[in-house]
Amino acid sequence: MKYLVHMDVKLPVDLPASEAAGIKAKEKAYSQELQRSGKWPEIWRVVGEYANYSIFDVGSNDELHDILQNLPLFPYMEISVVPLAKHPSDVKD
Ligand SMILES: O=C(O)CC1=CCC(=O)O1
Repeated sequence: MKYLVHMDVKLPVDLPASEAAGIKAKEKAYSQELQRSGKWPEIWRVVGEYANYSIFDVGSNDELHDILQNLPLFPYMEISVVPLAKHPSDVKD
């Protein structure tokens, strides 16, 4: 099952820089592990924003929810999820 996910990061202005750097480093490692596993095949920066659009390819709504809830930046993000279905005009198998 594929999902288009929008993540908008809103770090508190008073979060100490060292704490923010630690959270971002954990986020990167967690994200890259999932990318390598194939569950997070695409991540794109939104130009001019601290936000991304990502494609997830996972087995269920619950699995996606678990992945998103475990993002180190989860407490500081607004997330929206669009479930995707195959388009009838898609030429790929
Ligand atoms: O920087 C972002 O868009 C938030 C984020 C998600 C995965 C990652 O590595 O950073």
